[in-house]
Amino acid sequence: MSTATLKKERIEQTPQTEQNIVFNSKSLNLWYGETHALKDINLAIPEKEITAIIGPSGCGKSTYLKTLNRMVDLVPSVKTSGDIEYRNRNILNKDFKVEELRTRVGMVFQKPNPFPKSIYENVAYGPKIHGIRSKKLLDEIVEKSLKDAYIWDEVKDRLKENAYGLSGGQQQRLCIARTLAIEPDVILMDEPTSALDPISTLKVEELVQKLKQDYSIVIVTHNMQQAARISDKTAFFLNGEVVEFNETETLFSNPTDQRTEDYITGRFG
Ligand SMILES: Nc1ncnc2c1ncn2[C@@H]1O[C@H](COP(=O)(O)OP(=O)(O)OP(=O)(O)O)[C@@H](O)[C@H]1O
Repeated sequence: MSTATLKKERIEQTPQTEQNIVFNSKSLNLWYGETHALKDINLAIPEKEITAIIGPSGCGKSTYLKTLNRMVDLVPSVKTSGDIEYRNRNILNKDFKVEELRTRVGMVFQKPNPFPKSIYENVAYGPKIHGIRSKKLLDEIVEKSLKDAYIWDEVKDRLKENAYGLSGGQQQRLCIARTLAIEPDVILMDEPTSALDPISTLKVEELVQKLKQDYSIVIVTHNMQQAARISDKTAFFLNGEVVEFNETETLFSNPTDQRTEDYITGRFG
């Protein structure tokens, strides 16, 4: 056997490098009082990809998202079991500092929720809380974040104006800029375009696709076309369970579970 053949064989036998996982949920269960909202969720969210969460109303999509940054802690009746590993550390462990998680995991909500402050202050707020005082550095962060969120050109001459004066679509991109300003590792998005018009929706979708070069993104959406257009992987939730999790293209073109097929073809939900 020639050296070239041996070398080729060795390359072919070399296992592909495993994809890095940011969040790994293992046997995750969540209850709101008596309501069992998440049931035995096993889901690995890959790094620097867009993972879409789809499913009918009340199936646990938002709950799952809010578990990833422990926002569900705010609901007194919540109980969980199982693990969620964030970069190999269990965030459900009581010793895990939630403040640390919040600096690594940003969130964008359904309704744009800028602070009642200037455009500049909305973006500078997070870095200031994290102790950045230098005006020059803050200026740089604000400019970079607004540029990365594709809104700089629209606001650069009105940074001192109140953010409430922006359109809904602009406010949502400002909220994304606010999230980017703290340089998160992961961005969670809960139906970020559902309150926006089609043009703003397209802008946010383009932005999300660009952001995956640098960030890992988990997006909850009711819009299946959106999931199909922008995500790499899709998880279909139903009644608190993950029915199917696969490459988006496969899930939409060749689902393995009848319930997924029924949902994506509009038979329910
Ligand atoms: N704060 C809460 N207290 C009690 N029950 C809750 C709470 N939040 C959600 N639930 C319940 O948990 C289940 C999952 O709700 P969740 O909001 O996660 O679903 P969803 O898939 O995001 O729905 P939608 O698409 O309508 O936003 C539902 O039965 C809901 O009623």
